[in-house]
Amino acid sequence: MTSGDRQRPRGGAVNVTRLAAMKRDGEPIACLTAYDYGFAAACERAGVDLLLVGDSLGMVVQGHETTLPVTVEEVIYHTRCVARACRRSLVVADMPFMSHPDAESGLASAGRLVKEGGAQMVKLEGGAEQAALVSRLSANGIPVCAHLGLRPQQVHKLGGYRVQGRAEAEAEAMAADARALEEAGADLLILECVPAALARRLAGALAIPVIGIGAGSGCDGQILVLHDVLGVTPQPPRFARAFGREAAGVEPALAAYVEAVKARSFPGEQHGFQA
Ligand SMILES: Nc1nc(=O)c2c([nH]1)NC[C@@H]1CN(c3ccc(C(=O)N[C@@H](CCC(=O)O)C(=O)O)cc3)CN21
Ligand SMILES: CC(C)C(=O)C(=O)O
Ligand SMILES: [Mg+2]
Repeated sequence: MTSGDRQRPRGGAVNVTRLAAMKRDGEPIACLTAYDYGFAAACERAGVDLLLVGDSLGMVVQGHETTLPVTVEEVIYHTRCVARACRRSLVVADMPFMSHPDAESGLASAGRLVKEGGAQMVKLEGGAEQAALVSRLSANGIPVCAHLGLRPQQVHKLGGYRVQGRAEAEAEAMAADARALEEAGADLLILECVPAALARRLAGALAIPVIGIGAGSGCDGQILVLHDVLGVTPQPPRFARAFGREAAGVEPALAAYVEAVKARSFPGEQHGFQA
């Protein structure tokens, strides 16, 4: 039930203040997903700033075709495993599909991810319609990472995993959603699979850091799925780079990813989408 000393803030650790300072100072924020203790520890040693216990675990760990079957209980379990490895990296837990059909149930689910999992922030997919939940979480001391663009929990509504925000009206709606989420108290925003120019514009317009995945080089940081970086995903998304196929081992691969993000040499043109 408890996650022990994981709840205590530590000097030098990444937190929301540090993330805001990194945006202000122009230091790219290097993020990865993690699902277990061993790989989280390797990511931590490689200098990854933020570890997301993504509901992508349904696909890369459990072998499902979508993220939809993942439960709060499962995210708690993986978050506890990851949190035990983290001293410096910020631990973020994904709110799974149907864990927040309304603000009250969302607050309860997020509270469990923090209290039982040891998460320091929760992430949730969605736009302005989630603003009420975001402000409830904020008011209760739970930092929030919002998630716009491709939202894998909408896969059945979208009819597949594809680029979002190419049409002018879609781009404007995304910008309005981003503003609403920031105003509601979101501390961070992930943009997934959006044209590079739109992501660059949003990162410039928002006060909070914007982390991209398939969103070009104009974001304040980058995130990828760990398995894609290690090169163990048979058919990874085009925006991923398999550092593990270029490096001699797991630790050099993770270090190369962090170095490439910090040097802004990843993502390249070939890892992004144009309008
Ligand atoms: N291994 C893995 N990596 C991910 O990044 C990831 C997951 N799983 N599971 C959850 C979601 C699903 N994601 C995906 C999956 C596939 C594409 C994909 O195939 N995209 C096409 C572009 C399609 C288009 O042009 O509109 C591509 O070529 O990459 C994108 C995001 C991102 N997330
Ligand atoms: C790809 C990231 C952003 C995610 O939501 C996940 O891993 O579940
Ligand atoms: Mg997710």
